[in-house]
Amino acid sequence: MRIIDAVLGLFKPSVVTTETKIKTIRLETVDSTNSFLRTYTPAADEPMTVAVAAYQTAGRGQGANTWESEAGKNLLFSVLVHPVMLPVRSRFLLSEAGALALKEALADYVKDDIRLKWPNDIYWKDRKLSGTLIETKLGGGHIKDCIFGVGLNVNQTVFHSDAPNPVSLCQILGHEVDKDELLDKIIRKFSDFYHLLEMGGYNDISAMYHEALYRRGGFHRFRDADGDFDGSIIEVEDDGHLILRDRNGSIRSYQFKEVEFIV
Ligand SMILES: Nc1ncnc2c1ncn2[C@@H]1O[C@H](COP(=O)(O)OP(=O)(O)OP(=O)(O)O)[C@@H](O)[C@H]1O
Ligand SMILES: O=C(O)CCCC[C@@H]1SC[C@@H]2NC(=O)N[C@@H]21
Repeated sequence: MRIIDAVLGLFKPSVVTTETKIKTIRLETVDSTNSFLRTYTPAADEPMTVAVAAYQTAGRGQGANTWESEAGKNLLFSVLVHPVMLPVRSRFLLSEAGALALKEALADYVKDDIRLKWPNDIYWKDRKLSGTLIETKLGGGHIKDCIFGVGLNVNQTVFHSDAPNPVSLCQILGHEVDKDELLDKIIRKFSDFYHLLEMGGYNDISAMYHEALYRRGGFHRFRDADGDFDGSIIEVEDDGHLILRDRNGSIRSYQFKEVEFIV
């Protein structure tokens, strides 16, 4: 039994909604699936919208990064949800839930070595299998919209950008993978974890995320604005801060992009 099934089973069956109405929009070519959903207006009874593209002309990564993906080879998709129930200060839980959904779906393909690299990359060993770009829109003190955009390397076997350590499922497994089947599994897991979030399972999600963290336990090399240092991960706070302890015992707290893992 998967962890998410066990955790959902702890909640009363009456509050576990099994089916979410999910609209899927399939696009051949688009600038970016995240940008597409930013201007999309969902129907009133559409809690979750998925936009998936075969090719992006301007796929966006974290910050100024771009995302490399050969046409038709990989999964490029974004999920739009409206998590008004989640306190704004805890919004990183969405990121954790999405990363866990990816990890659980990938477990059907790769048995070991899939970890979640803070904040939300998926790593296989020391290589990057997937990157996520999350964009949220606040309104009236709530998270009105959250776009969870995923680039997952599936069947690409040669990478041409300056990406330092890409890897695809095909490279790991030695054979191609059916992208539609994989997307279906991911969206189902995403929906499960989203329900857990709706039910207030914050501690469970946080615990599962910490358990799955890349470089969890022990000292590892990091780099911040002051240089390289050895650090040990203490925790990731619900607002997304990464808390490290250095060899002197000092606690260091970082927002996205303020610290880098030396891989
Ligand atoms: N298909 C791909 N697979 C893996 N990495 C890719 C791919 N396409 C682009 N990259 C790029 O690889 C680079 C490294 O990714 P990473 O997220 O580690 O960024 P970073 O800004 O160097 O550091 P950080 O770890 O702090 O986020 C980024 O520029 C990322 O956009
Ligand atoms: O830099 C990263 O690691 C994040 C990469 C996110 C790429 C995905 S591809 C689908 C979605 N649309 C985009 O433009 N970006 C995300």
